[in-house]
Amino acid sequence: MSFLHVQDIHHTYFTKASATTALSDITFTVEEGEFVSLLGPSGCGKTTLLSIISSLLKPTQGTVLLENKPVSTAKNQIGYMLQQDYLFPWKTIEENILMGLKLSKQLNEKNKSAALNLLDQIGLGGVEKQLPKQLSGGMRQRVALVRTLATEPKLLMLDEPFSALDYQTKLKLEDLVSQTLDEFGKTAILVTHDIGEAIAMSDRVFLLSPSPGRIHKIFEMPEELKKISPFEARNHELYPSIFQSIWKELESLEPGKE
Ligand SMILES: Nc1ncnc2c1ncn2[C@@H]1O[C@H](COP(=O)(O)OP(=O)(O)OP(=O)(O)O)[C@@H](O)[C@H]1O
Repeated sequence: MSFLHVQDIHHTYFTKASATTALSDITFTVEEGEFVSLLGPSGCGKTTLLSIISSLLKPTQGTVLLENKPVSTAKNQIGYMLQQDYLFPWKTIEENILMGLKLSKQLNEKNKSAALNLLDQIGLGGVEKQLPKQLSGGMRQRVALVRTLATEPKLLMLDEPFSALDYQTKLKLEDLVSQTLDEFGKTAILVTHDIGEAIAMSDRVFLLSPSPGRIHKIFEMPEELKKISPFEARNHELYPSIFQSIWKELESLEPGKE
């Protein structure tokens, strides 16, 4: 049995005026330690799918199993990194990274020191007593990563976590997140609009087609790219041709092109 099993998901949003089928026929599995990206045109249902996988939204039809159990029973095993860092502005960095542990009543000396060690490891040792406003956007996203990993989630949902950052910071953070998730053997699902980011960070890229969202194609990344950092992957000789084939498929999904 796979680590994550998404089975026959359909989802329709009902409003008083209309019904919008956002997703149809979505079935796939993800193995433990795998990094998967969801890519596709705006409105194809990426966020809806992420919300269903994390059990924030109940699908109209279908099931999501995490380690063979309904994901609704495993909500506290899912961590998030979002476009905004959502750090509490009045709390220090240390209080912010320990917040999840504190709220779930899991805070102890061991996981506190592990969280502070990780902060140090990713180059932020010494900022513990500072407030988020004293840090740059990239530093705050690194703090958000530590806060997410502190609760030791089994599955990480990354919803465009780099899209608000400047290009250089984004590339550096992609490397850091990738290296940290590898080190901890974490499974992750990334929503992104950036084809390059999807190629560079993922083991597999799922391309979704719109109206309703379906899995149009799955691109398995070559072993050569999986073994290296996202930055190195962007400079690898195989990268341009993979980019071209995903780009071509994306173009074919535009309205009027079949
Ligand atoms: N709460 C809602 N009520 C009604 N329709 C919704 C709701 N949320 C999303 N939709 C519709 O469902 C479809 C999928 O939306 P979703 O936000 O999941 O797509 P997306 O791929 O994440 O989009 P983007 O790339 O623009 O963020 C769209 O047609 C959207 O208008």
